[in-house]
Amino acid sequence: TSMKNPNVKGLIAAPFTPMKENGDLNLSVLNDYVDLLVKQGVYNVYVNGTTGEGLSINKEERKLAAEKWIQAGKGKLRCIIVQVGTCNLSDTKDLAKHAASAGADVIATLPPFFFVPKTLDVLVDYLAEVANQIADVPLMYYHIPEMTGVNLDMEKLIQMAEKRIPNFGGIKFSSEFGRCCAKYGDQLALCYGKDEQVAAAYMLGCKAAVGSTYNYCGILNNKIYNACMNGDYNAAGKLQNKVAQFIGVLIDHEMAGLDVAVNKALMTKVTGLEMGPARLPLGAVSKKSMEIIIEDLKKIDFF
Ligand SMILES: CC(=O)N[C@@H]([C@@H](O)[C@H](O)[C@H](O)CO)[C@@H](O)CC(=O)C(=O)O
Repeated sequence: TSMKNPNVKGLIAAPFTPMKENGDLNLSVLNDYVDLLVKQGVYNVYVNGTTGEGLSINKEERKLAAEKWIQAGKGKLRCIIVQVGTCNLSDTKDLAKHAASAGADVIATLPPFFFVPKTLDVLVDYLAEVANQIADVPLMYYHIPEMTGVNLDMEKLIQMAEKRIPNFGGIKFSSEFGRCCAKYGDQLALCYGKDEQVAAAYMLGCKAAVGSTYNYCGILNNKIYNACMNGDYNAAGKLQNKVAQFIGVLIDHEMAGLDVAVNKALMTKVTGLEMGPARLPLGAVSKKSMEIIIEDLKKIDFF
């Protein structure tokens, strides 16, 4: 194949970007953050994605966060993926070049999401330009239609990328998955991105998953991963239901989806590592709502 499989396996945490109370980045905690992931058996990260508020921090901050993750992860983490998507090709190329030269193992990008690519042809044109900037570092596509509104066929994207992007490395999915896994599971990193149903993806042949809850529930999620790799889907299903139940509690308190501010507050509560608030428009969670969430989590024995 002409593609470039980064061979990433297991859990990939989508790390939060730690912030001070005033909203400035607080990257001094990243050494401790890396140790905390390693203790849970989580050896890979997906920096500046949705959970990392990559689109809410500015370009300089994104570069700093990427550099610090790469420094802090040296010799401890296995695969550092840096997400560089923006709404304009020039910023995305600049971020991609920066992350690759800083030592990222994989570059991932969202499609532009204001003027969106309407066809696979233009999406592949766009990705080819980004891939061109990073020599032989694998480029991964960040497929998350619920956020971007870009919902093109991923199996066809791979077919086209195979011809035009020699360093195409895979896809991070938050949508249709089975056809891609069946056909390309051995050749690319096809990373699943819905923590509440990831066991089903492992059953389809998925070998790696990106998730926000792997930051603080790595041990439980590694049990699910290992059970699936050993074919023990019964046990995996039971553990998966636990994860789905706790994510359900978090989502019940939000209008739509799992809010990063709530997720950051829970990370702080569970691990003791201070994540701070989220950037506006998410902002901080009130003490009151956090108390209610924690009460509800106690009822299901989360802690
Ligand atoms: C939309 C979203 O934030 N999805 C999360 C999930 O981990 C998600 O928080 C979890 O499945 C709960 O719904 C990850 O896929 C995030 C992710 O890949 C990223 O932060 O870039």
